[in-house]
Amino acid sequence: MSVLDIHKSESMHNLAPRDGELYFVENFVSREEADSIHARLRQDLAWREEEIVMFGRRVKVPRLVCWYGDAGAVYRYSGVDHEPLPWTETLLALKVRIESFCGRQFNSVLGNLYRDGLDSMGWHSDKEKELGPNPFIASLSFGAERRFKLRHNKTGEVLEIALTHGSLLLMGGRLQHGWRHSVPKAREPGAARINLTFRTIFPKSLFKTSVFGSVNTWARS
Ligand SMILES: O=C(O)CCC(=O)C(=O)O
Ligand SMILES: [Fe+2]
Repeated sequence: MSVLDIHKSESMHNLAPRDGELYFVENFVSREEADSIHARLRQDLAWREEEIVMFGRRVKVPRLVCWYGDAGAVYRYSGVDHEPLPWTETLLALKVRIESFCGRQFNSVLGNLYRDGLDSMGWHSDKEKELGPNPFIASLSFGAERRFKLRHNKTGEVLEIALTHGSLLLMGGRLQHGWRHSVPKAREPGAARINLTFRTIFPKSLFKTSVFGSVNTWARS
């Protein structure tokens, strides 16, 4: 049985050939609405630069980030607990809409703003303990189309999906265990892109690692 509820699973095709579930809904949000949501998210969200320590050096993460959610959906990063910012009206409306589509619930969202084609996300999987044993993640994209790549940990198979304006990608089951994913730099500088990954964070009392903990990334250059 699919990670999605039954009536959806009949019409949606799992794109992962093994180890997990991957669904893509191209026009989850219509183009016109996606234009206005993109502008609002860009303007309203508290986008910030983040630094990580890599090989003993502080480097800027090559994108801007923000973290929103229910109070208590805390992630631990650089030895500090980070409380999410409270839901904005736009984020909450998107959360509810995705929840009713998938029949799953989320308590937080990680925002990534790729300012241009030089911004990227390195190979990683989202399998931190706070996300539970088989994380279910809904990823909504706005703005410039970017390539999303997945690579199987054992077979090396590579999948590539064009994440278009207004599209929704769902990752579930064992996907985070079997595969890594990345958003490589674009071939052309291009325009900005916003990605929202809706997640469920389980109580911090049970877990100690970070939601960003395994995100292997490279510096902006
Ligand atoms: O920008 C994307 O599409 C991917 C984001 C992602 O993998 C993440 O936030 O963990
Ligand atoms: Fe990810």
